[in-house]
This record gives sequence, structure tokens and C-alpha cells, in this order.
Amino acid sequence: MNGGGRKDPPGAADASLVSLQDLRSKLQEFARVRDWDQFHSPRNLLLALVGEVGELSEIFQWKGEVQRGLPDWNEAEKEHLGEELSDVLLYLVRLADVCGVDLGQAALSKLKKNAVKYPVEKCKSQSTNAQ
Ligand SMILES: Nc1ccn([C@H]2C[C@H](O)[C@@H](COP(=O)(O)OP(=O)(O)OP(=O)(O)O)O2)c(=O)n1
Repeated sequence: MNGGGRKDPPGAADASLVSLQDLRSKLQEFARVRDWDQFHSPRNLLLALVGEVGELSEIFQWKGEVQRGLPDWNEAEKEHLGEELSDVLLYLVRLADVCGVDLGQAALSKLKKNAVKYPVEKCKSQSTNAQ
């Protein structure tokens, strides 16, 4: 089940509980069974990631400003967006894995650094986030 009360298909992971570790393991298995590990070098994965960022950008290209929550988009457009966001995430997780970077740990450390760099009292209610 997910947060909205919908039932996941049998055997599907609970999407609301998915972890970077789960994704990392699934991607390892995906590459292993296809004998694609040989192609998943850091450089190839980085290029694939950049390509998917390009595909993600194409969705927004020429649309002008888009409102948060995408109220004017239809379901097919939202589904497409979810797919491209997922491709970016999956290549990012895989890239971190083959580079030996613990992405969850690295992201938590970076959040801490960000909080020190941008203290609430200095940043709150400013009209710009430029420092
Ligand atoms: N060597 C590969 C090829 C694909 N994938 C996985 C990761 C991505 O989630 C997805 C990318 O697949 P495609 O290259 O087919 O890209 P799209 O799904 O975006 O298809 P298209 O470019 O036709 O829109 O498949 C992978 O792990 N390793």
C-alpha cells in the first residue's frame, strides 16, 4: 500500500519506503543479470545521467514558467516527468555506487554543511537567496 491508500501490485516494493540502498541493490542486480556491469563505468554513467537530465529539461522546454504542483499538466505529462526524474535518480544512485560513494551519508553531510553556510537567522525572509 502507499500513502494514498492504493494497493501496490503483488510483489511490488512499498514505494513510500524505498531507500537509496534498495535502489542501489536493484540497479546492481539489473546490471548483473544483463552482463551490463562492464558498461557501467563512472564515465559512461555520468554521460547517461547528463543525457537523462537533457530529456528531463526537454519536458519543460518552451513551456514558460510552470506552477508548483503542475496544475495545468495532464496525467500523461506527469507520468513522463516521473519517468525522466527516475532515470536521473537511478543513474545518480548507480554512479555513486560504482564510485564507492555512500550517497545517503554524503547527502546528509552536505545538508549539514548547507545549514552552516546558510544560517536561518541570516537567510529567513530575505527576498533573494543570493549570498
Ligand atoms: N546501459 C543501461 C541502459 C539503461 N539503463 C536503465 C537506467 C535508466 O533508468 C533507463 C534508461 O533507459 P533508456 O536509455 O532506454 O532511456 P529512456 O528510458 O529515457 O528511453 P528513451 O531515451 O527512448 O526515452 O534504463 C541502465 O541502467 N543501463
